Amino acid sequence: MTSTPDAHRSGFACFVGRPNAGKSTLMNDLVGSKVAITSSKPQTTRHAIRGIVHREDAQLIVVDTPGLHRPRTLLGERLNDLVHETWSEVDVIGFCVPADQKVGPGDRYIAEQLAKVARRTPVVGVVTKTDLVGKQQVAEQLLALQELMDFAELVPVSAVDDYQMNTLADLLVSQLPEGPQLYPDGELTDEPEETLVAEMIREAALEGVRDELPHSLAVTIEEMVPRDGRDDLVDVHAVVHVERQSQKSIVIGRGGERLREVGTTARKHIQALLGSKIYLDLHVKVTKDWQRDPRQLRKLGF
Ligand SMILES: Nc1nc2c(ncn2[C@@H]2O[C@H](COP(=O)(O)OP(=O)(O)OP(=O)(O)O)[C@@H](O)[C@H]2O)c(=O)[nH]1
Repeated sequence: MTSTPDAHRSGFACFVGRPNAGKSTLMNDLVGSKVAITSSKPQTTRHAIRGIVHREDAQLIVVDTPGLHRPRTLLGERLNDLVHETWSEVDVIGFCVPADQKVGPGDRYIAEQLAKVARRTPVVGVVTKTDLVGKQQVAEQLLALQELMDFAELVPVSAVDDYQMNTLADLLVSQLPEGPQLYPDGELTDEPEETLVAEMIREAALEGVRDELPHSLAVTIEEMVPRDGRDDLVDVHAVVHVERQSQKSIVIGRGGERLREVGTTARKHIQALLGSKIYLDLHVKVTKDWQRDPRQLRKLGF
């Protein structure tokens, strides 16, 4: 098939990289809306949340995969399955390595997995967070990246400085097949609202909590319905699941103060997402070993 220079392109992209590489931030920046969750803690992104970049010449659907890691629990295995599934379905993969950290075993592990699972998917090497280092170090990082695997393209970017974000979008788009728009204009995500709402609560609950809580926290939406007789108010009933009583106390805080803050923060974000006022009812529940129990995992959406 011959390719017309001005043809419309459409397809899927995802970002891979070790935890904290800046994948979620990149995706948010590309799609211009907060649909994935960023946090200063590693491995907070659990769902394959899609954002859509609409352009005159292309539609790029970005799938955000969880950080790949060597599985230690059932949850870890499920997450990795999800990652591999995503890799073989997309048209292009962005492999993120932060500029301020040496290329290491974590990156090599991902490169090996990519070579195994997605040999035919083009990979764009992305050096992220270039604002944190000097030019020389960016150049060295690009060279180090080149040693990792065969990249279709290499590009340094900074989401914080908005440096080369358009170039990155161009490079990803150039790898897409010709095709029509797949989603209507203005639609930023096809993730169910409830999943996004749950993620926003999870993000708020994680904020400022030290130690290993990220893996011990899940959120379910029990009910999300418009208030009777009102078209401007939605009632949201949600449960924050933790694994131990001690974690429950951390999330709730002294006199319930922390949970109130979590509620306030989450409510603000959810209202922005849904475009209506919400009443948020939050409960914290100890769901023992939810990470290891297949039934609980299913219930919590994994
Ligand atoms: N200075 C700087 N920091 C960044 C940039 N992009 C992301 N960060 C920070 O790096 C941290 C991790 O970013 P995320 O986008 O959550 O990283 P991730 O790769 O999605 O992480 P996981 O979900 O754990 O896999 C956050 O604290 C971001 O604010 C950047 O361009 N410059």
